[in-house]
Amino acid sequence: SGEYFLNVHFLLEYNFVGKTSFGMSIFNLSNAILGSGILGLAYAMANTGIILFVLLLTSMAILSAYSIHLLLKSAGVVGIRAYEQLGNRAFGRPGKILAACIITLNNIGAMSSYLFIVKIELPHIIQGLLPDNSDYWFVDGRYLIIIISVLVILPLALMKRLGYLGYTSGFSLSCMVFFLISVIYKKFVTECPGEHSYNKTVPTESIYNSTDGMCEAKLITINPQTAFTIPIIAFAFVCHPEVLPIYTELKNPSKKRMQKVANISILTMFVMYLVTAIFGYLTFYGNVKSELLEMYSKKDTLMLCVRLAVLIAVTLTVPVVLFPIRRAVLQLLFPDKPFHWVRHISIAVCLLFLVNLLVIFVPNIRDIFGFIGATSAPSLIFILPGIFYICIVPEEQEPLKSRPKIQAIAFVTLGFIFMIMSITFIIIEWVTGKKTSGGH
Ligand SMILES: NC(=O)CC[C@H](N)C(=O)O
Repeated sequence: SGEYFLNVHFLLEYNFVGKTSFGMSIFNLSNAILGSGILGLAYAMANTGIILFVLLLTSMAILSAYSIHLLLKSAGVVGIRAYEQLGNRAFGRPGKILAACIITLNNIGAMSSYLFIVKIELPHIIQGLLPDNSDYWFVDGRYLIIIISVLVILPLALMKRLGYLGYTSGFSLSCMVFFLISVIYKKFVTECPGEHSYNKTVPTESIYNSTDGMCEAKLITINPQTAFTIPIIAFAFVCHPEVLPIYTELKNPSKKRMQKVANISILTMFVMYLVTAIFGYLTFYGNVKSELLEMYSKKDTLMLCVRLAVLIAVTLTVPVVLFPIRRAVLQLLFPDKPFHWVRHISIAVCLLFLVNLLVIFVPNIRDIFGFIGATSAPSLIFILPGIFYICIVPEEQEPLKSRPKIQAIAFVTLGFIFMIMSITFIIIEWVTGKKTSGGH
């Protein structure tokens, strides 16, 4: 009867006519791509050098567009409108559960990275507004995220539908443009922080970071932190669970039209990412931290506004990212049960509690980017779309030995290589990095 229910559901949904224009869909998808990932890109560039970074960013953008092609083609065969349903179509219930779990993991990671920005930046904002530099309890980020979670995020997460979603996406996109312009401007008025501390003894973070050369642009460089580059870039391009819903909403939908939406969005974000990374890197060079905003002066009014803008955008995005997790959890634990407020509320409370706990104990946003970028991002971008494509497009249409399928197999393999490589390197970096920094 579950299957029958699903079919009726599908038939009803087939009458659904998308109403979103081409331009608006580009806007929505760009918003799905753009997030906290942009703050880590300058750090990634500092640890690869300009040339290697540009190569990696370009490759990831192209592969990300190809992945959307695979998703659209699989969805086109049967008219599917959600990532999890593709899993269901390919492998039945286990496939659906797998997809739901990976999306849950990914979105918990995204939520953590957003709250992490609040933890780091809100104290700076408050301190910027205070006349003195004293350490009040309310400039402690750990307390602040709990307060923000309870007072702002939880009420929004309790709404039945996120009606304000359309407004915030416009707002967060404009915040990021403001951020981008400020990063470019700051490059020309900021001196590299290492420039005057040459003679002081600066405690170096690792044996590879010598103070000299900290203020020059490197074209290619490799160090232990290079391990985080591919995960950070992959994290920044994740938008794949959003692609099919946006496709369903598109006016006059066709695969070609949606691919165009995807290509334009990815290209735009690619340019934004590249400009942020280059100008952020050329401001602070080797000193840049994994959260770019942290580098800027704490007493500067322009940067105070940028911080505030990014902070509001990020805070309003947390409930948006929470909704798909709750949907996945509800589908896994309580399938076929009707809406109930107790479930709706308790899942949100538990998720927020978990994410707060995570963010309080994680020392560095790099570790969130790294972990999510090494596990769920390659799964969502490479492995699942490739496998779904191979399973869903029938053998009669495209035999396993045809070119598109072989390409898809290669794509999945690449995803596994990225995943295993990133996980290994990151574990090595975590273990040895702890050792060299005295294990705190
Ligand atoms: N893992 C994600 O969902 C990442 C979302 C988005 N690409 C970002 O940069 O924040």
